[in-house]
Amino acid sequence: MIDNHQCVMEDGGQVHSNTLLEETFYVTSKKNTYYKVRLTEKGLSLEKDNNGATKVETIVLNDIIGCRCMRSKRKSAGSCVCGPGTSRSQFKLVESVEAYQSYDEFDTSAYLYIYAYTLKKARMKGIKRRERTTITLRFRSFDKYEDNLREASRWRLAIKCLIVGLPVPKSFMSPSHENLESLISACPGEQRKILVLLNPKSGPGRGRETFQKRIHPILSEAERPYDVHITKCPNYAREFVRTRDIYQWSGLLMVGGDGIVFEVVNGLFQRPDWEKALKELSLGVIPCGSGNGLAKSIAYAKQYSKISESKSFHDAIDGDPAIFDGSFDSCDDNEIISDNITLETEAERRQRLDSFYSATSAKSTYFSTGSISSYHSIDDPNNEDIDPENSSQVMYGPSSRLPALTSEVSNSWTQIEGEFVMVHAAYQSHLGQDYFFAPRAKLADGIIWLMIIKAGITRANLLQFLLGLNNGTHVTRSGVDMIPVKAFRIEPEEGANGYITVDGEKVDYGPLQAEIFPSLASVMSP
Ligand SMILES: Nc1ncnc2c1ncn2[C@@H]1O[C@H](COP(=O)(O)OP(=O)(O)OP(=O)(O)O)[C@@H](O)[C@H]1O
Repeated sequence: MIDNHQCVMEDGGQVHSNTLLEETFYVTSKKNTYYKVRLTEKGLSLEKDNNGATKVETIVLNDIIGCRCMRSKRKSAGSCVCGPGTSRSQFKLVESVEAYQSYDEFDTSAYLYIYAYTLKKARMKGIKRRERTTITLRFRSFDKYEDNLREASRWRLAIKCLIVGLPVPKSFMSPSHENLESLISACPGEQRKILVLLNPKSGPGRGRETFQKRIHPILSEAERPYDVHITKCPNYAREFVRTRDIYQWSGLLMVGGDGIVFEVVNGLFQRPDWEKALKELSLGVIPCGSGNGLAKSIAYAKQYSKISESKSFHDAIDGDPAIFDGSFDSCDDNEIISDNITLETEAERRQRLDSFYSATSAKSTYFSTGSISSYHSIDDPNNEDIDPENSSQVMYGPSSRLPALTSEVSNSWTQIEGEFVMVHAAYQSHLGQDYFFAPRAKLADGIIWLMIIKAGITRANLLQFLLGLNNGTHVTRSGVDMIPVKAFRIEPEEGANGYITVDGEKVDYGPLQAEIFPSLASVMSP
């Protein structure tokens, strides 16, 4: 059954636009029930007619990621090939353009799978999530598979054109269009691959597995090819994006924690063409690290409940698809099939992010509490030319507006002198999934939050501070100050002892300054 909640637009409205394609599909298990399916420039409209009562469901174009033509698969040797009466659970499909050897010669239908991830308001207030919806249209009006495939391919071509923002070629849309080959080969799409940089050591070290099991299926539904490069050691990703012709890829997906994002952004800043690179290369992060503060901050800013792709994609992979009920065989007309799998994840959305990094040190970028782990290099013969040890330290990127570290700051700066237990700077709301560092931080607000704990704080308050880190109440503790700044400088007194870490990595104890560059890059995150 189609769950009507799965496809209704938030405003409950219909897709109002010129109809490009229209077809009627029948539900064989239900007498007097059929769907009028329309494709318009805005999306897909499914008008259900049940004994005269109509109901319209719509899937907006922005939620559709791809579609594929399939053919039913031959049963394995020994099993009975029964045409009529084949149960849905036995039903298998193969790609229409491949595996010609294994198709079911008794079923000449062409199946169009349309994949969509629709944003849903969850029952709990303020929480949104994406759900995977698959609409399957069965084309079976013709006796020959090729004719049915031609019909399915016209729909596929039109959907793919709309997804990539190209006009749908009118000549192809005519039912009398005969040339199947030209229809199939005309399907547009981004020719360039996506670059995937995967840190196998991030967090619990399950980046490869997560990518293969959860991300690959989605990229495959969207028919987006990709190149995966496994990082071999620290600074590998940084050196990779600094030295490669990155324009051969259409986007860059970082699979790991905040550290890999830090490396990539800094690697881009080390390119003379950094502005072009940031503009042209879409960046995305698949949170697989231990903290994943950036992804959590984006999710929080968009008021999503959680970022856990492991839970969400798990549901998609292991979920029990609720297939549209009905027999496949007793109807000679086209048929609509829908199976919906609930996916508790969010859209990939490009979010504008600030960036701040030390104006003086090529190593320093932002501050977070990432953990230090021990790492091993992984051999990849294709990337022998990457040498993080001998990387260039020349930093292009945006020009600093700060005075040199050796000069005095102007009088307009506020100076706080004294003994400090801790000074922590970050521009993200979260530094880990359960570390709500700066509750008032917003994406791209151009603010660094300085958390200052001066010496003299009581032990009780310090304990309360630590206990409140996961829900943000730490900022209300007496002795804890949260100061919004555009830039800061830390100057340890001569002879004083202390530690300075950047993203959890210890750096030299000495003067350090940083500033924020608002809205410098965009990144997508689930
Ligand atoms: N193959 C590798 N071996 C060792 N270290 C690596 C390798 N690839 C990348 N690194 C380093 O691992 C560091 C940490 O990675 P990352 O941030 O992805 O994971 P994490 O620390 O678990 O997550 P988070 O930063 O969100 O807490 C990166 O700064 C990077 O320099």
